[in-house]
Amino acid sequence: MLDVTPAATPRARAPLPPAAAPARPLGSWSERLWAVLAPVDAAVLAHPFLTGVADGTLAPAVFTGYLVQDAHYLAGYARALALLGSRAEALADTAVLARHAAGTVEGELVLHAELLAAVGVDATALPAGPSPTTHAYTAHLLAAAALGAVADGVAAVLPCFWLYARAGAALAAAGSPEPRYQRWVDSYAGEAFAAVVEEVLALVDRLGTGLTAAQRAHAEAAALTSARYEWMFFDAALRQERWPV
Ligand SMILES: Cc1ncc(CN)c(N)n1
Repeated sequence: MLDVTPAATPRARAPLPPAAAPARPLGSWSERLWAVLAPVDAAVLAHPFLTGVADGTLAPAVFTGYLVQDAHYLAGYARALALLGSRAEALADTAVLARHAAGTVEGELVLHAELLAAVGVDATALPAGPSPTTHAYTAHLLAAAALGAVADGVAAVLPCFWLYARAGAALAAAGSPEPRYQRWVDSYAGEAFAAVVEEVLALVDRLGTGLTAAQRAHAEAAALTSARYEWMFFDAALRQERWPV
């Protein structure tokens, strides 16, 4: 039978400390992209899912549900990266995108499997399919990677890297009293993930130099859509979103 129990209304908590804007080369495409993404980044950092991670009040079942949805998401995201890598003109860009597709599967998804196993969930037999938001977000990434210009696809995957590195840094500064949440935070807060993001930003700036204003604007819209989905992903996890029928 359909479970229609409403998710608990989150209490208002202190927002994470405001994060400084990232330093990007003057006039670079990533500098322009940041101007597009910054308002959504601020909304993500203020989201009760993340403030609940920071103060440890996030319900464990919500975090587990997030990990299950994220495992579905990461499968689509890794495929979008691999697909984009195959379409990139420069072999150096193919290598970057293929490496991060592999890193998603061999790093992030392995950590998710460990965090899920700690609460008795088998990541090879996930207890729920993709939620509406997970489905919509991965469909957006795969469509951009398969059907858009390569710059559209790269812009679409950028917020997945950039906003998580920002959230990781802000959460690491706050620290979480809950060890399982802290382990998740650590994976996005470290220097290794920061280096991955820098590599992707360098790729973005390389691609940006060859684009017309109209091509940039088109790709920036794809990045903004992904950033909005990042906020919605945390929100869907908090609401324990399910298909209504
Ligand atoms: C929804 C989402 N966006 C981004 C990330 C970081 N790769 C993630 N794990 N999940």
